[in-house]
Amino acid sequence: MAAESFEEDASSSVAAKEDELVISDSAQHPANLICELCRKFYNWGWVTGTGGGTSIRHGDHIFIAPSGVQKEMMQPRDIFVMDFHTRNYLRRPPSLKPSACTPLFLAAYDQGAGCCIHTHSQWAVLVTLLVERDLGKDACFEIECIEQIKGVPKGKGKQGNLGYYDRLRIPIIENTAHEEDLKDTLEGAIKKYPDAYAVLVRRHGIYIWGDNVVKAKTLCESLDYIFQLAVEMRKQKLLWAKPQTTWGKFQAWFESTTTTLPSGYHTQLYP
Ligand SMILES: CSC[C@@H](O)[C@@H](O)C(=O)COP(=O)(O)O
Ligand SMILES: [Zn+2]
Repeated sequence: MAAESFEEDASSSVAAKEDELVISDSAQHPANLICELCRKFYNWGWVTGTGGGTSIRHGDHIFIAPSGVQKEMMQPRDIFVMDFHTRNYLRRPPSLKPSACTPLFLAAYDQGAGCCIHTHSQWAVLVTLLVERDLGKDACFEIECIEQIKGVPKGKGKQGNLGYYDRLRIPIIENTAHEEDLKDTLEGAIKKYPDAYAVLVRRHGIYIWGDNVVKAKTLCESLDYIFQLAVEMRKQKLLWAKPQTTWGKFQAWFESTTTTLPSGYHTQLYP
């Protein structure tokens, strides 16, 4: 066999092997799922104009979408595959670059996530602006007593979801000119809020992760619902949560104890 044709054969068999990482009849294969999810996310306004994206970890393989492409038009062959341990690419589609969100996705996988979703949802962006205007740059988004909060997990290593009376807190970090430069502040926010499965990025969007695809997707839906509601609540001058002053904390504690007190006692003390 001529040397040239041997090299051609070898490189086409490498390409075929790499394709096996993303080509599958199963709708549940990560490469198929990323494309399917991004089509839904586009329809929900989460990955408009090439922004946003989704990544899935399956065993030792991390599946990542390409950069700067219409996320709703992606095909499984466009997907990059990285080894979780070495962080080397096992598959790089020619003439495409991996998503600029990759370092942020990896930060979520270092937390034990199985899926990470990045959206440019307008509700998420608006919430970051309202928090900055009304509570300052260092504040996080806080809300309580909304049924959909029950769709949010309590935190890493904790069983179950938040309850109706629990306060949901989502940290907010400042945007940077380049997506990859968000990594350090995102990791800082995760350290400061170890229960958070999501970090808002001011004037940009949100990163959300979960143990698996279903958990990440349903959390993304719950949070987007809550953000939209929060924006509408603010228009109606409704509070997201009770003020956390010492007095506010005392009142909250007192209210939680009034059921055991004689009727009228509460109103006599605090008319
Ligand atoms: C509209 S461009 C948005 C990008 O700069 C970025 O914020 C983003 O979310 C997507 O990055 P990408 O590299 O295309 O996966
Ligand atoms: Zn983005």
